[in-house]
Amino acid sequence: METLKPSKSQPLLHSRWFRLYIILFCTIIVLCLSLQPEAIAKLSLEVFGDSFASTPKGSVQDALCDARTLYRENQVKLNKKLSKLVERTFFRIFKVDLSKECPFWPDDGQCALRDCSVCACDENEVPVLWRLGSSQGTSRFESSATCEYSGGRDVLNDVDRNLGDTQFREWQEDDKDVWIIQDSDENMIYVDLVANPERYTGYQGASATRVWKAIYKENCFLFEDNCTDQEVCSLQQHSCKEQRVFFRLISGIHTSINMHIAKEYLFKTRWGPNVQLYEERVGRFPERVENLYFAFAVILRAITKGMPLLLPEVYDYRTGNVTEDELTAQILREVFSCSKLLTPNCLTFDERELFRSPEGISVRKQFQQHFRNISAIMDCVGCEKCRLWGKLQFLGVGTALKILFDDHLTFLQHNEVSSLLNVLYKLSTSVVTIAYMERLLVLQRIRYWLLVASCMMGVALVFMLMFRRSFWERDELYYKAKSV
Ligand SMILES: Cc1cc2nc3c(=O)[nH]c(=O)nc-3n(C[C@H](O)[C@H](O)[C@H](O)COP(=O)(O)OP(=O)(O)OC[C@H]3O[C@@H](n4cnc5c(N)ncnc54)[C@H](O)[C@@H]3O)c2cc1C
Repeated sequence: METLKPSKSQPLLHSRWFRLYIILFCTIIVLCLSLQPEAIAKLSLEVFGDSFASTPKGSVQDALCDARTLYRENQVKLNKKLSKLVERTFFRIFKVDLSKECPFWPDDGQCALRDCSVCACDENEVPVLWRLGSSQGTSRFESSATCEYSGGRDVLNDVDRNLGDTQFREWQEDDKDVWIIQDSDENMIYVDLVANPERYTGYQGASATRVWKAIYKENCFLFEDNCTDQEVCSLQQHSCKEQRVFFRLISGIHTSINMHIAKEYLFKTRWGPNVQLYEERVGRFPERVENLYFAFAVILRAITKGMPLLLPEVYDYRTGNVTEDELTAQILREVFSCSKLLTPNCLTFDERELFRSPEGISVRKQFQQHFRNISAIMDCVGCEKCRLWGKLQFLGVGTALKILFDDHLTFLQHNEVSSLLNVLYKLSTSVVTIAYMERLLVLQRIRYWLLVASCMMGVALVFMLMFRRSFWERDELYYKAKSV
């Protein structure tokens, strides 16, 4: 019979290293189970908002400001104020025609989710002043539709009917400077933007690709001698500032749309951030992030320039509810004064640098024509909700261009003002969301490596236990030897 020699070494279970190993193993498992990347990322954004790992380095090309300043001012001040503003009735209820036929090809859009459809407002949800003011009440109301969002409905219904009439001038197609093709009143519906958030809808595939392709194709400019005498369509080859600006604006909006999809993605039954989608569509492309910052800088500049027209003392923001209207005016004042980005001496983009060359007039016309085409392409988006947000955002950018390049501008329509501030909020949110996603990415990687480490330690522990017999026997002999 085999006899084991009494051991003088310390038993395994009592060894300091083994105990440390077990403690470490348990800690890692607890960390893995309790780590909530989403909550921690949100918290870290609040606490360490000034971390710039995800902002482009240095200045934003073609803009006049650096990404750090844009990020900081936006994250700390602007975004929160804007989030309050877009919940006000004036900015929340948007009038749009979602039934127009695509003028370029037969509508082939197929959207996978119920979430593609838009919930139109009930008639009593629309401020009475707007109903009275809209071309003899020709706008359609879809009384059968029920909006999920109920917060604030009382405010909508609580209408002061004594404020008189309101006037929203119609956009004339034959206006000299038309940057965007507006919907006509006939089939327009009122939509509650808060009840129809921009998020993942499942719209993708051939239809979506075709629309984006068509949009980018509008990026082709015909230059005479200054740049090149050929049509320039290549996305990489933007020798002229005007063309770069055009491309960057579209790309910035495209990035923002993708950021909203990534931020609110549907995983089977749960909505949440999709970090992988963010990485694949935005995170791996620093130039797309920079274009987002660029579009943000342009819209900021347009609002600063158009401020004399947009101030609540000047523009008619009335909806018919005095309390609501006062609140809107107050939040607007806060938005306009909360950040140096919206002060006249902060030039985030200089529009005077565009269209200065001898062929400036021709390039300006092309710029305008291309943008009008893009607004028409929006009617080819085969998912109602994507169409709604596409229309709104390109109308916002079109309004910004109108403000920047029309020095005799005296009036803006309700939808133009609403889309301008809404697109600013969209871009501002996307800038914050990038920082959030970057943190989430780091935390998810940490969790992944913790998981790998715990698996490896678990395997090692199993090996140890497989040889437990010799361990136990060794320990037993140790105690025996000690007692003797
Ligand atoms: C106006 C519009 C609004 C939409 N709104 C929504 C929505 O609210 N919810 C939703 O789920 N889907 C929406 N979609 C669909 C969504 O944009 C994508 O098309 C879809 O998710 C498929 O994505 P994809 O990976 O094929 O690439 P896409 O985003 O379709 O991009 C097509 C190609 O463009 C290039 N590209 C991508 N991003 C950029 C960029 N920032 N700059 C330059 N080039 C770029 C890439 O080469 C890519 O292959 C919308 C589409 C359009 C046209």
